Amino acid sequence: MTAPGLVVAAHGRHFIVETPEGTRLTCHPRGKKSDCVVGDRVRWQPTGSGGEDEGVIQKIDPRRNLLFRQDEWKTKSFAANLDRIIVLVAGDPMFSESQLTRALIAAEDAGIDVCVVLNKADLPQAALARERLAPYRAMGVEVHDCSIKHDAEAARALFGPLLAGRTTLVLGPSGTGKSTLINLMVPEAAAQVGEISTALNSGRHTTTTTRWYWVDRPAGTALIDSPGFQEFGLQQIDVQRLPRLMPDLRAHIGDCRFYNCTHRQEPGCGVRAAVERGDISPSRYRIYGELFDELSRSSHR
Ligand SMILES: Nc1nc2c(ncn2[C@@H]2O[C@H](COP(=O)(O)OP(=O)(O)OP(=O)(O)O)[C@@H](O)[C@H]2O)c(=O)[nH]1
Ligand SMILES: [Zn+2]
Repeated sequence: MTAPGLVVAAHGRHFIVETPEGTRLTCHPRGKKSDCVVGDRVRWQPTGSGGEDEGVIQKIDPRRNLLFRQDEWKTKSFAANLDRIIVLVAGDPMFSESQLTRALIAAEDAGIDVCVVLNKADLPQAALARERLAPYRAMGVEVHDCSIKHDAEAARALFGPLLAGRTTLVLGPSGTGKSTLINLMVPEAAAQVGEISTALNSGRHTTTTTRWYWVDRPAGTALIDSPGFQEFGLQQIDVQRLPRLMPDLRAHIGDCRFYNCTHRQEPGCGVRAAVERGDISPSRYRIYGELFDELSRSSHR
């Protein structure tokens, strides 16, 4: 007999599974493979010897979606069964447009709703960050502003409805305010972290583990915090599909003379014409070129 559960933390081959009653236990995957991720709905069984608080994951329920990144050597999953991704950025440290673009492409490819929140709006550097986000707003990405630390009330008013009733993954570079956000929105955040760290025996709280936090368990509101934003490989994406995963480029690919235009040097390219007119930002086109090279290199290996 197996019981249902939700994976709320993953650390190597150790997982924490939460039962529908809210009890948490450490589980290990059956066999050698450990392909469970946070957000997975699983079927588990108590281990014979380990007592009540240990189990074996027998089966993973089919996933609605999976956000992952892939470099040349390995695939790393962020989380599964997401309703939304929030990319949290700031002007200090200034976010990288390349990382932001990679996150948006991965979300688009996985079919997951995504929005961008600019934190630390109180800092003078926010002005430049806002300017760098203008092309993203223009292409239809939802972009919000906040100051989680200095205007907690407004931040609560923003994140409350954004998160309500959903499973949201928060991604963002280090130092942007992810922990500050969790402390704002998650009741007893420290306790939830401590409980998980003890169970996983991982000691430190930061950056090594993906964690699920209940913002409001009865309402089904949850936040997932995940490391790994820095090295966002997109090797899973076929280079031909790349322009279609970038909404500002996608809007112009119908204007290209050649159906298989790469939008790099072909004559009669609608994308390049849009760049020249200023309808596509130069930085987005530059990032497209960099990703194009990166993904073409790998497919010729
Ligand atoms: N000025 C300003 N500082 C903020 C704001 N929100 C968070 N900070 C500060 O930014 C720093 C980093 O915040 P964290 O919440 O630790 O950032 P993080 O994204 O969790 O960083 P990692 O743990 O390294 O991934 C802290 O010193 C916060 O106090 C804000 O709205 N404005
Ligand atoms: Zn073209």
